[in-house]
Amino acid sequence: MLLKDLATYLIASEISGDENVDCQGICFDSRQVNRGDLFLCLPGHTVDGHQYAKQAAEQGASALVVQRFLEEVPLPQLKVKDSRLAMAVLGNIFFDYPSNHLKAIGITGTNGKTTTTYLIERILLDQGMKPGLIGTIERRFDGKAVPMPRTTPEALDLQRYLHEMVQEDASHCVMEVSSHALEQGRVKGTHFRTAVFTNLTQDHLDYHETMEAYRAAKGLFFSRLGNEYPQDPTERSYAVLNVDDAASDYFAKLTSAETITYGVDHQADVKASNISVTARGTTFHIETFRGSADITLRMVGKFNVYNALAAIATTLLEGIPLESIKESLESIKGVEGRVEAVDEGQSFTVIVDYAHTPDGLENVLRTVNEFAKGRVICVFGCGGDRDRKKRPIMGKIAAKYGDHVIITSDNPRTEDPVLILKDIEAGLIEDNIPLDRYELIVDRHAAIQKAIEMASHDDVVLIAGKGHETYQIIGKEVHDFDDRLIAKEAIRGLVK
Ligand SMILES: CC(=O)N[C@H]1[C@@H](OP(=O)(O)OP(=O)(O)OC[C@H]2O[C@@H](n3ccc(=O)[nH]c3=O)[C@H](O)[C@@H]2O)O[C@H](CO)[C@@H](O)[C@@H]1O[C@H](C)C(=O)N[C@@H](C)C(=O)N[C@H](CCC(=O)O)C(=O)O
Ligand SMILES: Nc1ncnc2c1ncn2[C@@H]1O[C@H](COP(=O)(O)OP(=O)(O)OP(=O)(O)O)[C@@H](O)[C@H]1O
Ligand SMILES: N[C@H](CCC[C@H](N)C(=O)O)C(=O)O
Ligand SMILES: [Mg+2]
Repeated sequence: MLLKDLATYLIASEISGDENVDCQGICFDSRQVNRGDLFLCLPGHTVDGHQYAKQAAEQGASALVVQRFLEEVPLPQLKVKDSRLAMAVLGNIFFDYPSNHLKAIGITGTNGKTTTTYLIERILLDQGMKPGLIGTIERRFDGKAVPMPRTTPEALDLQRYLHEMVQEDASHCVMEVSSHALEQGRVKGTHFRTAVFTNLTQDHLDYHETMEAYRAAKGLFFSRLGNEYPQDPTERSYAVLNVDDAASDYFAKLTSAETITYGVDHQADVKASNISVTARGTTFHIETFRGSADITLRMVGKFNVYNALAAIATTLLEGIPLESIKESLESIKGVEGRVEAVDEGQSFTVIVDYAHTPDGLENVLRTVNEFAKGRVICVFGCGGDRDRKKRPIMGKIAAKYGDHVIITSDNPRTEDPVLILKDIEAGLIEDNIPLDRYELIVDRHAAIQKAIEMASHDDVVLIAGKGHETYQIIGKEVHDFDDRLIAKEAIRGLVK
Protein backbone atom coordinates (compact mmCIF):
# COMPACT_ATOMS: atom_id res chain seq x y z
CA MET A 1 0.00 0.00 0.00
CA LEU A 2 1.15 3.54 -0.67
CA LEU A 3 2.22 5.60 2.33
CA LYS A 4 -0.16 8.41 1.33
CA ASP A 5 -3.12 5.98 1.32
CA LEU A 6 -2.22 4.64 4.74
CA ALA A 7 -1.99 8.22 5.98
CA THR A 8 -5.69 8.77 5.21
CA TYR A 9 -6.53 6.46 8.10
CA LEU A 10 -4.60 8.67 10.53
CA ILE A 11 -6.05 12.11 9.90
CA ALA A 12 -3.68 14.09 12.08
CA SER A 13 -0.57 12.54 10.57
CA GLU A 14 2.11 14.23 8.49
CA ILE A 15 4.38 12.81 5.78
CA SER A 16 7.97 13.75 5.08
CA GLY A 17 9.67 12.35 1.95
CA ASP A 18 8.14 10.35 -0.89
CA GLU A 19 4.45 9.84 -0.12
CA ASN A 20 4.10 7.41 -3.04
CA VAL A 21 6.45 4.84 -1.53
CA ASP A 22 4.96 1.36 -1.49
CA CYS A 23 4.77 -0.41 1.89
CA GLN A 24 4.59 -4.11 1.19
CA GLY A 25 4.62 -5.31 4.77
CA ILE A 26 4.60 -3.90 8.28
CA CYS A 27 6.83 -4.55 11.28
CA PHE A 28 7.71 -3.09 14.71
CA ASP A 29 10.93 -4.96 15.48
CA SER A 30 14.08 -4.09 13.57
CA ARG A 31 15.30 -7.66 13.99
CA GLN A 32 12.40 -8.89 11.87
CA VAL A 33 12.27 -6.31 9.07
CA ASN A 34 11.78 -7.59 5.51
CA ARG A 35 12.62 -5.59 2.39
CA GLY A 36 9.78 -3.17 1.61
CA ASP A 37 8.31 -3.16 5.15
CA LEU A 38 6.87 -0.12 6.85
CA PHE A 39 8.77 0.05 10.18
CA LEU A 40 6.85 1.32 13.21
CA CYS A 41 8.95 3.11 15.84
CA LEU A 42 7.32 2.44 19.21
CA PRO A 43 8.30 4.41 22.30
CA GLY A 44 9.16 1.48 24.58
CA HIS A 45 9.38 1.18 28.35
CA THR A 46 12.98 -0.01 28.26
CA VAL A 47 14.26 1.25 24.90
CA ASP A 48 12.85 3.67 22.34
CA GLY A 49 12.06 1.97 19.03
CA HIS A 50 13.07 5.17 17.19
CA GLN A 51 16.64 4.10 18.01
CA TYR A 52 16.27 1.14 15.65
CA ALA A 53 15.01 3.07 12.62
CA LYS A 54 18.50 3.18 11.07
CA GLN A 55 18.92 -0.56 11.46
CA ALA A 56 15.46 -1.09 9.92
CA ALA A 57 16.47 1.14 6.97
CA GLU A 58 19.66 -0.89 6.46
CA GLN A 59 17.58 -4.04 6.33
CA GLY A 60 15.43 -2.65 3.55
CA ALA A 61 12.49 -0.96 5.27
CA SER A 62 10.64 1.24 2.79
CA ALA A 63 9.27 3.85 5.22
CA LEU A 64 8.82 4.65 8.90
CA VAL A 65 5.99 5.47 11.25
CA VAL A 66 7.43 7.86 13.84
CA GLN A 67 6.33 10.12 16.66
CA ARG A 68 9.05 12.64 15.74
CA PHE A 69 10.76 13.01 12.37
CA LEU A 70 14.18 11.37 12.26
CA GLU A 71 16.30 13.53 9.99
CA GLU A 72 19.26 11.17 10.23
CA VAL A 73 17.31 8.32 8.58
CA PRO A 74 16.93 8.64 4.79
CA LEU A 75 13.45 7.14 4.49
CA PRO A 76 9.95 8.54 3.91
CA GLN A 77 8.26 9.00 7.28
CA LEU A 78 4.71 9.19 8.54
CA LYS A 79 4.57 11.19 11.77
CA VAL A 80 1.72 10.28 14.12
CA LYS A 81 0.82 11.23 17.67
CA ASP A 82 0.75 7.67 18.97
CA SER A 83 2.59 4.96 17.07
CA ARG A 84 1.08 2.17 19.16
CA LEU A 85 -2.38 3.38 18.12
CA ALA A 86 -1.13 3.68 14.53
CA MET A 87 0.06 0.07 14.79
CA ALA A 88 -3.46 -1.09 15.72
CA VAL A 89 -5.06 0.98 12.94
CA LEU A 90 -2.59 -0.07 10.25
CA GLY A 91 -2.58 -3.69 11.44
CA ASN A 92 -6.29 -3.81 10.64
CA ILE A 93 -5.70 -2.40 7.18
CA PHE A 94 -2.88 -4.81 6.35
CA PHE A 95 -4.74 -7.82 7.74
CA ASP A 96 -8.24 -6.90 6.53
CA TYR A 97 -10.08 -6.25 9.79
CA PRO A 98 -9.94 -9.88 10.90
CA SER A 99 -12.00 -9.51 14.09
CA ASN A 100 -14.99 -8.59 11.91
CA HIS A 101 -14.77 -12.02 10.30
CA LEU A 102 -14.74 -14.22 13.39
CA LYS A 103 -16.07 -13.94 16.92
CA ALA A 104 -13.35 -12.80 19.32
CA ILE A 105 -13.91 -13.86 22.92
CA GLY A 106 -11.49 -12.21 25.36
CA ILE A 107 -10.84 -13.21 28.96
CA THR A 108 -9.30 -10.80 31.44
CA GLY A 109 -8.68 -11.13 35.19
CA THR A 110 -5.80 -11.89 37.53
CA ASN A 111 -6.26 -15.67 37.62
CA GLY A 112 -8.11 -18.25 35.58
CA LYS A 113 -7.68 -16.78 32.09
CA THR A 114 -5.77 -19.67 30.54
CA THR A 115 -8.03 -22.24 32.18
CA THR A 116 -11.22 -20.50 31.06
CA THR A 117 -10.00 -20.13 27.45
CA TYR A 118 -9.29 -23.87 27.35
CA LEU A 119 -12.76 -24.71 28.64
CA ILE A 120 -14.45 -22.45 26.10
CA GLU A 121 -12.30 -23.81 23.28
CA ARG A 122 -13.26 -27.39 24.19
CA ILE A 123 -16.98 -26.59 24.25
CA LEU A 124 -16.82 -24.85 20.86
CA LEU A 125 -14.73 -27.65 19.31
CA ASP A 126 -17.21 -30.26 20.51
CA GLN A 127 -19.92 -28.36 18.59
CA GLY A 128 -17.94 -28.72 15.37
CA MET A 129 -17.03 -25.04 15.44
CA LYS A 130 -13.51 -23.88 14.54
CA PRO A 131 -12.10 -21.81 17.40
CA GLY A 132 -8.55 -20.47 17.49
CA LEU A 133 -6.89 -19.82 20.85
CA ILE A 134 -4.26 -17.30 21.96
CA GLY A 135 -2.77 -17.18 25.45
CA THR A 136 0.03 -17.75 27.93
CA ILE A 137 0.99 -21.25 26.84
CA GLU A 138 0.53 -21.05 23.10
CA ARG A 139 -1.62 -19.98 20.21
CA ARG A 140 -3.26 -22.79 18.35
CA PHE A 141 -5.74 -23.47 15.62
CA ASP A 142 -6.82 -26.48 13.65
CA GLY A 143 -4.44 -28.85 15.44
CA LYS A 144 -1.35 -26.63 15.05
CA ALA A 145 0.23 -24.93 18.07
CA VAL A 146 2.95 -22.31 18.40
CA PRO A 147 4.41 -21.38 21.85
CA MET A 148 3.86 -17.76 22.89
CA PRO A 149 6.46 -15.50 24.51
CA ARG A 150 3.75 -13.45 26.22
CA THR A 151 0.09 -13.86 27.13
CA THR A 152 -1.36 -11.26 24.74
CA PRO A 153 0.45 -10.40 21.49
CA GLU A 154 1.26 -6.89 20.29
CA ALA A 155 -1.54 -5.30 18.22
CA LEU A 156 0.18 -6.03 14.94
CA ASP A 157 0.92 -9.67 15.73
CA LEU A 158 -2.59 -10.09 17.04
CA GLN A 159 -4.12 -8.82 13.78
CA ARG A 160 -1.76 -11.15 11.87
CA TYR A 161 -2.72 -14.20 13.93
CA LEU A 162 -6.43 -13.40 13.65
CA HIS A 163 -6.02 -12.97 9.90
CA GLU A 164 -4.35 -16.38 9.63
CA MET A 165 -7.27 -17.89 11.51
CA VAL A 166 -9.84 -16.12 9.32
CA GLN A 167 -8.12 -17.42 6.21
CA GLU A 168 -8.63 -20.94 7.52
CA ASP A 169 -12.32 -20.27 8.31
CA ALA A 170 -12.04 -19.92 12.07
CA SER A 171 -15.39 -19.38 13.75
CA HIS A 172 -13.98 -17.82 16.94
CA CYS A 173 -10.78 -16.75 18.60
CA VAL A 174 -10.74 -17.33 22.35
CA MET A 175 -7.96 -15.27 23.85
CA GLU A 176 -6.43 -14.03 27.08
CA VAL A 177 -6.29 -10.27 27.47
CA SER A 178 -3.71 -9.23 30.05
CA SER A 179 -3.73 -5.92 31.88
CA HIS A 180 -0.37 -5.08 30.26
CA ALA A 181 -2.01 -5.60 26.89
CA LEU A 182 -4.92 -3.30 27.75
CA GLU A 183 -2.62 -0.61 29.09
CA GLN A 184 -0.40 -0.80 26.01
CA GLY A 185 -3.28 -0.90 23.52
CA ARG A 186 -2.44 -4.38 22.22
CA VAL A 187 -6.14 -5.18 21.71
CA LYS A 188 -7.15 -1.79 20.31
CA GLY A 189 -8.87 -2.31 16.97
CA THR A 190 -10.00 -5.81 17.87
CA HIS A 191 -13.75 -6.13 17.89
CA PHE A 192 -14.82 -8.40 20.74
CA ARG A 193 -18.01 -10.38 20.73
CA THR A 194 -17.63 -11.19 24.42
CA ALA A 195 -15.42 -9.83 27.18
CA VAL A 196 -15.13 -12.10 30.22
CA PHE A 197 -13.89 -11.07 33.66
CA THR A 198 -12.58 -13.76 36.04
CA ASN A 199 -11.35 -11.92 39.15
CA LEU A 200 -9.17 -9.08 40.38
CA THR A 201 -6.62 -9.69 43.11
CA GLN A 202 -3.10 -8.49 43.72
CA ASP A 203 -0.46 -8.89 41.01
CA HIS A 204 1.64 -6.79 38.67
CA LEU A 205 1.97 -3.84 41.05
CA ASP A 206 5.49 -3.37 39.67
CA TYR A 207 3.78 -2.23 36.48
CA HIS A 208 0.45 -0.72 37.54
CA GLU A 209 1.66 0.52 40.96
CA THR A 210 -1.76 0.54 42.65
CA MET A 211 -4.74 -1.80 42.65
CA GLU A 212 -6.90 1.11 41.42
CA ALA A 213 -4.67 1.55 38.38
CA TYR A 214 -4.64 -2.21 37.81
CA ARG A 215 -8.46 -2.28 37.95
CA ALA A 216 -8.63 0.73 35.64
CA ALA A 217 -6.43 -1.09 33.09
CA LYS A 218 -8.83 -4.02 33.12
CA GLY A 219 -11.72 -1.55 32.93
CA LEU A 220 -10.47 -0.44 29.52
CA PHE A 221 -11.62 -3.77 28.14
CA PHE A 222 -15.20 -3.21 29.25
CA SER A 223 -15.38 0.49 28.49
CA ARG A 224 -14.39 -0.22 24.88
CA LEU A 225 -16.95 -2.98 24.51
CA GLY A 226 -20.24 -2.98 22.63
CA ASN A 227 -21.12 0.65 22.13
CA GLU A 228 -22.85 -0.19 18.86
CA TYR A 229 -26.04 -2.21 18.89
CA PRO A 230 -26.15 -4.12 15.58
CA GLN A 231 -29.60 -5.13 14.41
CA ASP A 232 -28.49 -8.71 14.05
CA PRO A 233 -28.51 -10.14 17.61
CA THR A 234 -25.75 -12.60 16.75
CA GLU A 235 -23.44 -9.62 16.24
CA ARG A 236 -24.04 -8.01 19.63
CA SER A 237 -21.37 -7.83 22.30
CA TYR A 238 -21.62 -9.09 25.87
CA ALA A 239 -19.74 -8.58 29.12
CA VAL A 240 -19.58 -11.74 31.23
CA LEU A 241 -18.89 -10.73 34.83
CA ASN A 242 -18.14 -12.56 38.08
CA VAL A 243 -20.70 -11.12 40.55
CA ASP A 244 -18.75 -12.40 43.52
CA ASP A 245 -15.87 -10.06 42.73
CA ALA A 246 -16.44 -6.44 43.75
CA ALA A 247 -14.73 -5.10 40.62
CA SER A 248 -17.63 -6.37 38.50
CA ASP A 249 -19.90 -3.49 39.56
CA TYR A 250 -17.28 -1.07 38.30
CA PHE A 251 -16.93 -2.89 34.96
CA ALA A 252 -20.73 -3.11 34.56
CA LYS A 253 -20.92 0.68 34.88
CA LEU A 254 -18.20 1.15 32.27
CA THR A 255 -19.64 -0.99 29.51
CA SER A 256 -22.40 -0.31 26.98
CA ALA A 257 -22.76 -4.03 26.33
CA GLU A 258 -25.39 -6.23 27.91
CA THR A 259 -23.94 -7.90 31.00
CA ILE A 260 -24.35 -11.55 31.90
CA THR A 261 -23.37 -12.41 35.45
CA TYR A 262 -22.08 -15.62 37.02
CA GLY A 263 -21.23 -16.53 40.57
CA VAL A 264 -21.83 -18.60 43.65
CA ASP A 265 -22.43 -16.23 46.57
CA HIS A 266 -24.73 -13.69 44.92
CA GLN A 267 -27.74 -13.79 42.59
CA ALA A 268 -26.50 -14.30 39.03
CA ASP A 269 -27.65 -15.22 35.52
CA VAL A 270 -25.51 -18.35 35.80
CA LYS A 271 -25.32 -19.47 39.41
CA ALA A 272 -23.72 -22.50 41.03
CA SER A 273 -24.80 -24.12 44.27
CA ASN A 274 -24.16 -27.34 46.23
CA ILE A 275 -20.46 -27.34 45.39
CA SER A 276 -18.59 -30.38 46.55
CA VAL A 277 -14.83 -30.78 46.09
CA THR A 278 -13.01 -34.09 46.35
CA ALA A 279 -9.49 -35.17 45.38
CA ARG A 280 -10.85 -36.46 42.10
CA GLY A 281 -13.16 -33.69 41.02
CA THR A 282 -15.83 -31.14 41.78
CA THR A 283 -19.59 -31.38 41.52
CA PHE A 284 -22.12 -28.55 41.54
CA HIS A 285 -25.61 -27.59 40.46
CA ILE A 286 -26.21 -24.67 38.12
CA GLU A 287 -29.20 -22.52 37.31
CA THR A 288 -28.89 -20.48 34.12
CA PHE A 289 -31.00 -18.32 31.83
CA ARG A 290 -31.13 -21.41 29.59
CA GLY A 291 -31.99 -24.18 32.06
CA SER A 292 -30.32 -26.01 34.90
CA ALA A 293 -27.97 -28.98 35.31
CA ASP A 294 -25.77 -30.96 37.67
CA ILE A 295 -22.14 -30.94 36.59
CA THR A 296 -19.17 -33.07 37.64
CA LEU A 297 -15.80 -31.60 36.72
CA ARG A 298 -12.69 -33.72 36.74
CA MET A 299 -10.81 -30.57 37.78
CA VAL A 300 -10.48 -29.85 41.48
CA GLY A 301 -11.00 -26.64 43.42
CA LYS A 302 -13.81 -24.17 43.94
CA PHE A 303 -11.92 -21.72 41.73
CA ASN A 304 -12.44 -24.08 38.81
CA VAL A 305 -16.19 -23.85 39.38
CA TYR A 306 -15.83 -20.13 38.69
CA ASN A 307 -13.82 -20.85 35.55
CA ALA A 308 -16.50 -23.32 34.44
CA LEU A 309 -19.29 -20.79 35.16
CA ALA A 310 -17.51 -18.19 33.02
CA ALA A 311 -17.20 -20.75 30.23
CA ILE A 312 -20.86 -21.78 30.57
CA ALA A 313 -22.13 -18.19 30.43
CA THR A 314 -19.93 -17.42 27.42
CA THR A 315 -20.90 -20.47 25.41
CA LEU A 316 -24.63 -20.18 26.23
CA LEU A 317 -24.33 -16.80 24.50
CA GLU A 318 -23.12 -18.67 21.41
CA GLY A 319 -26.39 -20.57 21.41
CA ILE A 320 -24.90 -23.86 22.62
CA PRO A 321 -27.36 -25.98 24.64
CA LEU A 322 -26.55 -26.40 28.33
CA GLU A 323 -26.67 -30.18 28.00
CA SER A 324 -23.86 -30.11 25.41
CA ILE A 325 -21.82 -27.66 27.48
CA LYS A 326 -22.14 -30.00 30.45
CA GLU A 327 -20.92 -32.95 28.38
CA SER A 328 -17.88 -31.05 27.15
CA LEU A 329 -16.94 -29.75 30.61
CA GLU A 330 -17.26 -33.19 32.12
CA SER A 331 -14.90 -34.62 29.52
CA ILE A 332 -12.03 -32.24 30.31
CA LYS A 333 -9.27 -33.83 32.37
CA GLY A 334 -7.59 -30.54 33.23
CA VAL A 335 -5.29 -27.91 31.84
CA GLU A 336 -1.57 -28.44 31.48
CA GLY A 337 0.36 -27.20 34.53
CA ARG A 338 -2.81 -26.30 36.44
CA VAL A 339 -3.25 -28.62 39.45
CA GLU A 340 -1.49 -31.27 37.36
CA ALA A 341 -0.71 -34.46 39.26
CA VAL A 342 2.68 -36.13 38.82
CA ASP A 343 1.95 -39.78 39.35
CA GLU A 344 4.72 -42.33 39.34
CA GLY A 345 2.85 -44.72 41.60
CA GLN A 346 4.23 -43.13 44.78
CA SER A 347 2.29 -43.28 48.06
CA PHE A 348 1.92 -39.49 48.32
CA THR A 349 0.47 -36.87 45.96
CA VAL A 350 2.58 -34.47 43.91
CA ILE A 351 0.88 -31.51 42.24
CA VAL A 352 2.40 -28.97 39.87
CA ASP A 353 0.42 -25.74 39.63
CA TYR A 354 0.81 -22.30 38.05
CA ALA A 355 -0.33 -20.29 41.10
CA HIS A 356 1.93 -17.23 41.07
CA THR A 357 -0.26 -14.68 42.85
CA PRO A 358 -1.37 -14.50 46.49
CA ASP A 359 -4.96 -15.35 45.57
CA GLY A 360 -3.93 -18.18 43.22
CA LEU A 361 -1.67 -19.71 45.88
CA GLU A 362 -4.32 -19.39 48.58
CA ASN A 363 -6.94 -21.03 46.36
CA VAL A 364 -4.82 -23.96 45.37
CA LEU A 365 -3.55 -24.51 48.92
CA ARG A 366 -7.08 -24.37 50.30
CA THR A 367 -8.14 -26.92 47.73
CA VAL A 368 -5.20 -29.19 48.55
CA ASN A 369 -6.04 -28.92 52.25
CA GLU A 370 -9.56 -30.06 51.53
CA PHE A 371 -8.35 -33.45 50.37
CA ALA A 372 -4.90 -33.92 51.92
CA LYS A 373 -4.90 -36.72 54.47
CA GLY A 374 -1.27 -36.16 55.51
CA ARG A 375 0.97 -33.10 55.57
CA VAL A 376 1.02 -30.39 52.90
CA ILE A 377 4.53 -29.52 51.70
CA CYS A 378 4.63 -26.38 49.56
CA VAL A 379 7.52 -25.51 47.24
CA PHE A 380 7.26 -22.09 45.61
CA GLY A 381 9.01 -18.84 44.74
CA CYS A 382 8.26 -15.48 43.13
CA GLY A 383 9.41 -14.13 39.78
CA GLY A 384 12.23 -11.59 39.60
CA ASP A 385 11.67 -8.18 37.92
CA ARG A 386 7.99 -8.56 38.85
CA ASP A 387 5.67 -7.35 41.64
CA ARG A 388 7.76 -7.31 44.84
CA LYS A 389 4.87 -6.51 47.14
CA LYS A 390 3.28 -9.90 46.60
CA ARG A 391 6.32 -11.79 47.92
CA PRO A 392 5.84 -11.56 51.74
CA ILE A 393 2.08 -12.01 51.28
CA MET A 394 2.64 -15.25 49.39
CA GLY A 395 5.10 -16.32 52.11
CA LYS A 396 2.42 -15.83 54.76
CA ILE A 397 -0.15 -17.75 52.72
CA ALA A 398 2.21 -20.68 52.11
CA ALA A 399 2.90 -20.96 55.84
CA LYS A 400 -0.76 -20.53 56.78
CA TYR A 401 -1.92 -23.46 54.66
CA GLY A 402 1.26 -25.55 54.33
CA ASP A 403 2.73 -27.73 57.07
CA HIS A 404 6.19 -27.29 55.61
CA VAL A 405 7.29 -24.58 53.17
CA ILE A 406 10.31 -24.65 50.89
CA ILE A 407 10.95 -21.19 49.47
CA THR A 408 12.88 -21.37 46.23
CA SER A 409 13.55 -19.60 42.91
CA ASP A 410 10.97 -18.91 40.18
CA ASN A 411 12.51 -17.11 37.20
CA PRO A 412 14.76 -14.75 39.22
CA ARG A 413 15.56 -12.89 35.98
CA THR A 414 17.98 -10.03 36.69
CA GLU A 415 17.38 -9.90 40.47
CA ASP A 416 19.58 -11.58 43.08
CA PRO A 417 17.74 -14.89 43.77
CA VAL A 418 18.71 -14.91 47.44
CA LEU A 419 17.15 -11.49 47.98
CA ILE A 420 13.87 -12.62 46.39
CA LEU A 421 13.76 -15.57 48.80
CA LYS A 422 14.45 -13.15 51.69
CA ASP A 423 11.56 -10.91 50.54
CA ILE A 424 9.27 -13.96 50.77
CA GLU A 425 10.75 -15.03 54.12
CA ALA A 426 9.97 -11.58 55.57
CA GLY A 427 6.28 -12.58 55.55
CA LEU A 428 6.96 -15.75 57.53
CA ILE A 429 9.15 -13.89 60.02
CA GLU A 430 6.39 -11.32 60.53
CA ASP A 431 3.98 -14.16 61.32
CA ASN A 432 6.46 -15.77 63.74
CA ILE A 433 6.62 -19.00 61.77
CA PRO A 434 9.18 -21.22 63.53
CA LEU A 435 12.35 -22.10 61.61
CA ASP A 436 11.59 -25.82 61.63
CA ARG A 437 8.49 -25.21 59.48
CA TYR A 438 10.27 -23.70 56.52
CA GLU A 439 13.55 -23.46 54.66
CA LEU A 440 15.16 -21.50 51.86
CA ILE A 441 16.71 -23.49 49.00
CA VAL A 442 17.79 -21.23 46.13
CA ASP A 443 18.22 -24.04 43.61
CA ARG A 444 14.71 -25.09 42.51
CA HIS A 445 15.87 -28.54 41.49
CA ALA A 446 17.28 -29.18 44.97
CA ALA A 447 14.11 -27.72 46.53
CA ILE A 448 11.85 -30.13 44.63
CA GLN A 449 14.18 -33.03 45.43
CA LYS A 450 14.06 -32.16 49.14
CA ALA A 451 10.26 -31.89 49.18
CA ILE A 452 9.88 -35.29 47.59
CA GLU A 453 12.41 -36.92 49.86
CA MET A 454 10.65 -35.62 52.95
CA ALA A 455 7.16 -36.65 51.80
CA SER A 456 5.63 -39.70 53.38
CA HIS A 457 2.46 -41.73 52.88
CA ASP A 458 -0.65 -39.55 52.23
CA ASP A 459 1.29 -36.24 52.15
CA VAL A 460 0.73 -33.73 49.34
CA VAL A 461 3.66 -31.92 47.73
CA LEU A 462 2.49 -28.78 45.95
CA ILE A 463 5.04 -27.26 43.55
CA ALA A 464 3.63 -23.88 42.61
CA GLY A 465 4.44 -20.97 40.31
CA LYS A 466 5.73 -22.44 37.07
CA GLY A 467 3.05 -24.89 35.94
CA HIS A 468 3.53 -25.56 32.21
CA GLU A 469 6.78 -23.57 31.99
CA THR A 470 9.72 -25.52 30.62
CA TYR A 471 12.40 -23.03 31.57
CA GLN A 472 14.01 -21.13 34.42
CA ILE A 473 15.19 -17.60 33.62
CA ILE A 474 18.34 -16.71 35.57
CA GLY A 475 19.86 -13.35 34.68
CA LYS A 476 19.10 -13.06 30.98
CA GLU A 477 19.66 -16.75 30.32
CA VAL A 478 16.87 -19.21 29.77
CA HIS A 479 17.68 -22.70 31.10
CA ASP A 480 15.68 -25.86 30.44
CA PHE A 481 13.60 -26.57 33.51
CA ASP A 482 10.33 -28.43 33.99
CA ASP A 483 8.90 -28.92 37.49
CA ARG A 484 7.04 -32.01 36.30
CA LEU A 485 10.10 -33.76 34.90
CA ILE A 486 12.20 -32.94 37.94
CA ALA A 487 9.49 -34.19 40.28
CA LYS A 488 9.22 -37.39 38.24
CA GLU A 489 12.96 -38.02 38.39
CA ALA A 490 13.02 -37.33 42.11
CA ILE A 491 10.17 -39.78 42.74
CA ARG A 492 11.84 -42.46 40.60
CA GLY A 493 15.07 -41.96 42.54
CA LEU A 494 13.40 -42.67 45.91
CA VAL A 495 14.69 -45.79 47.64
CA LYS A 496 11.58 -47.90 48.05
C1 LIG B 1 6.31 -4.13 30.27
C2 LIG B 1 5.97 -4.71 28.96
O1 LIG B 1 4.93 -5.30 28.81
N1 LIG B 1 6.85 -4.55 27.99
C3 LIG B 1 6.60 -5.01 26.61
C4 LIG B 1 6.84 -3.85 25.68
O2 LIG B 1 8.16 -3.47 25.97
P1 LIG B 1 8.68 -2.08 25.67
O3 LIG B 1 7.58 -1.13 25.37
O4 LIG B 1 9.60 -1.76 26.79
O5 LIG B 1 9.48 -2.36 24.35
P2 LIG B 1 11.03 -2.49 24.21
O6 LIG B 1 11.43 -3.90 24.36
O7 LIG B 1 11.67 -1.47 25.04
O8 LIG B 1 11.18 -2.07 22.69
C5 LIG B 1 10.63 -0.87 22.14
C6 LIG B 1 10.52 -1.05 20.66
O9 LIG B 1 11.83 -1.26 20.11
C7 LIG B 1 11.80 -2.37 19.26
N2 LIG B 1 13.15 -2.96 19.20
C8 LIG B 1 13.78 -3.37 20.32
C9 LIG B 1 15.05 -3.96 20.21
C10 LIG B 1 15.64 -4.12 18.95
O10 LIG B 1 16.75 -4.63 18.78
N3 LIG B 1 14.95 -3.67 17.86
C11 LIG B 1 13.73 -3.10 17.96
O11 LIG B 1 13.15 -2.74 16.95
C12 LIG B 1 10.77 -3.29 19.89
O12 LIG B 1 10.29 -4.21 18.93
C13 LIG B 1 9.71 -2.28 20.28
O13 LIG B 1 8.91 -1.97 19.17
O14 LIG B 1 6.73 -4.22 24.33
C14 LIG B 1 7.68 -5.24 23.95
C15 LIG B 1 7.51 -5.50 22.45
O15 LIG B 1 6.27 -6.04 22.19
C16 LIG B 1 7.42 -6.49 24.80
O16 LIG B 1 8.36 -7.49 24.46
C17 LIG B 1 7.55 -6.15 26.28
O17 LIG B 1 7.20 -7.25 27.05
C18 LIG B 1 8.10 -7.55 28.12
C19 LIG B 1 9.25 -8.38 27.58
C20 LIG B 1 7.37 -8.34 29.20
O18 LIG B 1 7.97 -9.08 29.94
N4 LIG B 1 6.08 -8.16 29.35
C21 LIG B 1 5.29 -8.85 30.37
C22 LIG B 1 5.35 -8.16 31.72
C23 LIG B 1 3.87 -8.91 29.87
O19 LIG B 1 3.48 -8.22 28.94
N5 LIG B 1 3.07 -9.74 30.53
C24 LIG B 1 1.69 -9.90 30.17
C25 LIG B 1 1.04 -11.02 30.97
C26 LIG B 1 1.03 -10.95 32.42
C27 LIG B 1 0.02 -12.00 32.91
O20 LIG B 1 -0.04 -13.12 32.37
O21 LIG B 1 -0.74 -11.68 33.83
C28 LIG B 1 1.53 -10.47 28.77
O22 LIG B 1 0.54 -10.14 28.11
O23 LIG B 1 2.34 -11.35 28.45
N1 LIG C 1 -10.67 -18.55 38.93
C1 LIG C 1 -9.56 -18.61 39.65
N2 LIG C 1 -9.44 -17.91 40.79
C2 LIG C 1 -8.31 -17.95 41.52
N3 LIG C 1 -7.24 -18.70 41.22
C3 LIG C 1 -7.29 -19.42 40.09
C4 LIG C 1 -8.45 -19.42 39.24
N4 LIG C 1 -8.21 -20.22 38.20
C5 LIG C 1 -6.97 -20.69 38.36
N5 LIG C 1 -6.42 -20.23 39.50
C6 LIG C 1 -5.06 -20.46 40.03
O1 LIG C 1 -4.20 -19.62 39.25
C7 LIG C 1 -3.25 -20.40 38.51
C8 LIG C 1 -3.13 -19.85 37.10
O2 LIG C 1 -4.31 -20.16 36.39
P1 LIG C 1 -4.44 -19.72 34.88
O3 LIG C 1 -3.20 -20.06 34.19
O4 LIG C 1 -5.72 -20.22 34.35
O5 LIG C 1 -4.51 -18.13 35.10
P2 LIG C 1 -4.10 -16.94 34.16
O6 LIG C 1 -5.03 -15.83 34.51
O7 LIG C 1 -4.08 -17.38 32.76
O8 LIG C 1 -2.61 -16.59 34.59
P3 LIG C 1 -1.58 -15.60 33.79
O9 LIG C 1 -1.84 -14.23 34.33
O10 LIG C 1 -0.22 -16.04 34.12
O11 LIG C 1 -1.88 -15.72 32.33
C9 LIG C 1 -3.76 -21.83 38.56
O12 LIG C 1 -2.70 -22.73 38.49
C10 LIG C 1 -4.53 -21.88 39.86
O13 LIG C 1 -3.67 -22.12 40.93
N1 LIG D 1 2.37 -14.18 33.14
C1 LIG D 1 2.88 -13.98 34.46
C2 LIG D 1 3.46 -15.28 34.83
C3 LIG D 1 4.35 -15.37 36.02
C4 LIG D 1 4.85 -16.75 36.25
C5 LIG D 1 6.01 -16.88 37.17
N2 LIG D 1 6.59 -18.15 36.89
C6 LIG D 1 7.03 -15.75 36.97
O1 LIG D 1 7.90 -15.92 36.15
O2 LIG D 1 6.94 -14.75 37.69
C7 LIG D 1 3.85 -12.81 34.47
O3 LIG D 1 4.51 -12.58 33.47
O4 LIG D 1 3.89 -12.13 35.47
MG1 LIG E 1 -2.69 -17.17 31.32
